[in-house]
Amino acid sequence: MIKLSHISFRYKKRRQLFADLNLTLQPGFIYGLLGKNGAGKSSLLKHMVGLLYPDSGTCTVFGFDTSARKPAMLQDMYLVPEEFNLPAISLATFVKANAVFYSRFSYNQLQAYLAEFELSENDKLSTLSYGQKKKFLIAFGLATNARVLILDEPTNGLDIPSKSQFRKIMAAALDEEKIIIISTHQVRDLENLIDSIVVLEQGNIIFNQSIADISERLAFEHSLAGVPDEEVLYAEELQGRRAGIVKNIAGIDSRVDMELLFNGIVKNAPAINGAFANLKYEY
Ligand SMILES: Nc1ncnc2c1ncn2[C@@H]1O[C@H](COP(=O)(O)OP(=O)(O)OP(=O)(O)O)[C@@H](O)[C@H]1O
Repeated sequence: MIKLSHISFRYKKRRQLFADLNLTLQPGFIYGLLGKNGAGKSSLLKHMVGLLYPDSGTCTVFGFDTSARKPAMLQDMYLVPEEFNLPAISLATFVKANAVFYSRFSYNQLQAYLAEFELSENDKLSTLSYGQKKKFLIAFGLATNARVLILDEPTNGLDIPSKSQFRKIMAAALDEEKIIIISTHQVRDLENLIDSIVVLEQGNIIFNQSIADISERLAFEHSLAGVPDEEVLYAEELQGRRAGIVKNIAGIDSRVDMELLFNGIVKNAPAINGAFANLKYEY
């Protein structure tokens, strides 16, 4: 379990980013962390891996205080950052130098992921494209078998076939011990992959619900023609039509439209959250 309790944090000479932030993430789930530019997603992820320390409050991962960065904790987490610098060495040399830090590292799995992403261990990291480097880090991260896998903008730079491979690989990699967190702007890339959505806005968690509850509570309509205004929680113009989010009164699970949902939350979180009013959640 990842538990952030009463986290407050500010970068030097900047205004407060997090103020009394609370969040609990459970094993067995893939979480989508969404938010506009500068909302605080990367900073939150860095707290989870001990690369930033809270000014007050605590962040624990499977009981370890992340700011202590104990080896026993670090071997059980892997972060694929949004930006990275990789040395001018072959994939094989990188693996040899880094796999030793992860007690459950699997070379067989790595080979399979590299084959899936059409990468060769003999390639030099410096000669790979940004997207290929990203795929290598995702493959390496998965092969660590760390219980906490955090991916910051993983689909950035991936072509369309690689994005669907990514979704397939991530879904297959999840087990009941793992917590996978994917932060992205490309909300459509998370469709049919994530179990839960957390939305950050100016350092505050403004939405935190499971996909199962969302599809039970909300319906995503591509035309709101004939829908009474009082039933509409959020509306926008889409290709000349009024599309939007309504309360799911019919009770039939609806397909979650991630883009509409994200837009609705950012524009009017209280209205969207109102549909979950009698559900109890621990943030
Ligand atoms: N090293 C830093 N020093 C000072 N301020 C920072 C630093 N890193 C981030 N910030 C500020 O903290 C806020 C949150 O940034 P963060 O990178 O966490 O957001 P984000 O949601 O990941 O953004 P993006 O989607 O654009 O990557 C922003 O206002 C940013 O300017």
